[in-house]
Amino acid sequence: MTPTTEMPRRVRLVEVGPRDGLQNEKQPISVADKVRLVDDLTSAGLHYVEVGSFVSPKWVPQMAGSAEVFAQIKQKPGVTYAALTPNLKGLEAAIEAGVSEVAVFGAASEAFSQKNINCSIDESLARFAPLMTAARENGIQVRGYVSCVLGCPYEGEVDPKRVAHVAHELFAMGCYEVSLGDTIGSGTPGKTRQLIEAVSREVPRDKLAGHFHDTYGQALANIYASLQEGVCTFDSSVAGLGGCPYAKGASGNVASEDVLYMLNGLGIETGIDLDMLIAAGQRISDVLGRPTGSRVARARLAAQ
Ligand SMILES: CC(C)(COP(=O)([O-])OP(=O)([O-])OC[C@H]1O[C@@H](n2cnc3c(N)ncnc32)[C@H](O)[C@@H]1OP(=O)([O-])[O-])[C@@H](O)C(=O)NCCC(=O)NCCSC(=O)C[C@@](C)(O)CC(=O)[O-]
Repeated sequence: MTPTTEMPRRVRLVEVGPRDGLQNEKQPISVADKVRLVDDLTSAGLHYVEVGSFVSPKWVPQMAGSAEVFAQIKQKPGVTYAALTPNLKGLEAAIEAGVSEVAVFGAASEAFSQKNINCSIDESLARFAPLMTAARENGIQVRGYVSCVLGCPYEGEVDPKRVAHVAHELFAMGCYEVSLGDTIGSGTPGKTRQLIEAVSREVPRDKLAGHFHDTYGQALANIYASLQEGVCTFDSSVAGLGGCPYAKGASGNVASEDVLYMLNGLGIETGIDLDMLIAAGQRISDVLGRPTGSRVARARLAAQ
């Protein structure tokens, strides 16, 4: 396989720590700690932060306080403060809370779709349609997620053509970008490249993002492979926080600090301050009472 494009000069990092990172935490995390995390991340130079979700509190109790978090963060100009919204009810609550944009989340696996949002893939797409219309009427951009792009916790292997189909549907209904979620972190660089080749037949590469969990330790390698394929937006989570409530054993997203360190090493610009990002990760790790999941942060802190 030969690289299709040159390495990008600039990469956009989508920080999902406050949402994907914290949604699975069993211990209560105060609104103040969530607000502090978001503000720390934007102070470090992140321009896109997924702050929370407007989903059923019965399904994901940790995200129940998302409106309060939005009310208390210091919204800076030029920063996108986003939230997940599975349906029209979620969109209405998100708009009320003052989001900059929202994300809908579908899956390439039927079983995961049922477990995560209680409906089939087709039903989920039908549910997103009125949300897309309402978002457009309110001038809100919508990002799309596809989960289980490189494997499903219930169905195993997932055909890249199925991913391409769902990504196409999301893009066609108006999502400005489609984030490809390796929910269980089982993907490898070769499969990642095959996936991007398949999906890019339906959605342009510059409208794709990579969302890699690090369960099998492949996330950075998969990001590097995606860069070789011309993808230049990646989701990551400070301190490697997270896991999906509907993917048992899935570890956190790739740590933002580790992605940034790699990008800095490649001479790729992001506009993010590594030391401040490490400090943000350390603070939330202290709140959670466990060591950071970022290897770069651990190395830097050990060297101090
Ligand atoms: C989609 C539903 C709501 C369907 O859940 P349902 O039970 O089928 O929905 P329903 O319409 O029958 O409503 C049931 C109850 O939920 C309420 N409800 C309905 N909608 C909302 C809403 N928006 N906000 C607040 N409440 C809501 C509704 O009002 C009702 O309340 P009740 O009458 O029982 O008191 C549910 O399955 C749900 O909330 N799922 C969320 C799951 C989730 O957040 N998962 C984690 C995020 S996805 C992820 O992490 C993967 C990703 C994106 O990171 C990428 C990757 O790594 O793969």
